[in-house]
Amino acid sequence: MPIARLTDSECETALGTVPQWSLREDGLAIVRTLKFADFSEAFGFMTRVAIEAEKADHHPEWFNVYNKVEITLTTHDVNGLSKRDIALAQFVDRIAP
Ligand SMILES: C[C@H](O)[C@H](O)[C@H]1CNC2=NC(N)=NC(=O)C2=N1
Repeated sequence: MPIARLTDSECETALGTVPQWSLREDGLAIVRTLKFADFSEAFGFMTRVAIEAEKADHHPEWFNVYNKVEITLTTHDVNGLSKRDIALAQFVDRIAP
């Protein structure tokens, strides 16, 4: 079964499980910014997320400067949000500082 885009109501429910993420203005992605003690901590975190992303074949869009990591999650295949974004967001939240 191909991955499905979340309906508005599924989105609302799913977003309730990841309160630290905000919906991007266009409604097609969720975003969260994290701060770490230093670059080493930030990059270590990114490595853990990268391994999980590769396992799930679902990859983040992100931007890192020193100890800051901005993450955007969206599903390119459906041009919007899917349960894969929520699953990856929940993983990020579990390992976030
Ligand atoms: C071919 C490959 O499975 C796809 O391109 C996967 C890879 N990683 C992906 N990551 C994200 N964020 N969205 C996708 O639709 C997606 N698709």
